[in-house]
Amino acid sequence: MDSLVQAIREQGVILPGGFLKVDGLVNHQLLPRLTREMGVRFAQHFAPLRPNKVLTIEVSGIAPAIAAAMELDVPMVYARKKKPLTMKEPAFTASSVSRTKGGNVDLFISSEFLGPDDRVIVIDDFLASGGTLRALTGMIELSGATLLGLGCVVEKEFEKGREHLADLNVPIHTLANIVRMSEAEGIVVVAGQ
Ligand SMILES: O=P(O)(O)OC[C@H]1O[C@H](OP(=O)(O)OP(=O)(O)O)[C@H](O)[C@@H]1O
Ligand SMILES: O=c1[nH]c(=O)c2nc[nH]c2[nH]1
Repeated sequence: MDSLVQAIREQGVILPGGFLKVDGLVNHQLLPRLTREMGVRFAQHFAPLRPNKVLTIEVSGIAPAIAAAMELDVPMVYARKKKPLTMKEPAFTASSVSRTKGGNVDLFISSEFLGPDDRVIVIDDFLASGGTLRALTGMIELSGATLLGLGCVVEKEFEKGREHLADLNVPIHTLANIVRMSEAEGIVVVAGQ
């Protein structure tokens, strides 16, 4: 997605520890036109698989996921990181590591909104190690739903998440790919795959 690649080149900041800051377009401020285009791109890619649900995780996955769900005209469900008292039991749970805040987080999805009739694509903001997507796909498996594909806005190829998730045997589609980044070279970013 050329507009996203361009925005990352203009606004991306390399942080210590191999982190990329894109708060101005993905993780704090959101740009409606850019976000809408993300949704269109995901929808174009995954529509042939006929998903009936988009799944993501709060908080930064919600914007690209709802953009994709609007294009596909299907519901979007987000895994919650704290179980609210409104959540109907049984709930599917998994544990993942918050990359930007540190520590383990428990994830919850109610069986009210995910079950055997669902054909699901998962959308998130970052694909790094793949740990978060692994946790989400574990919950899809628990629910009996069918996983059709995975989509992320930014892939950090050098963290090898795509390889770590290869055993799932589903298409992985990303919109921008960070090949590498360093103070010397800057952010080497190309269109996703
Ligand atoms: O592929 P991984 O190594 O799992 O990294 C990707 C995950 O890391 C971030 O989550 P985080 O909880 O840090 O941030 P958020 O609350 O902004 O979604 C990001 O939103 C992805 O969900
Ligand atoms: O804002 C972010 N920048 C990153 O580099 C990253 N990796 C995983 N999750 C991330 N979030």
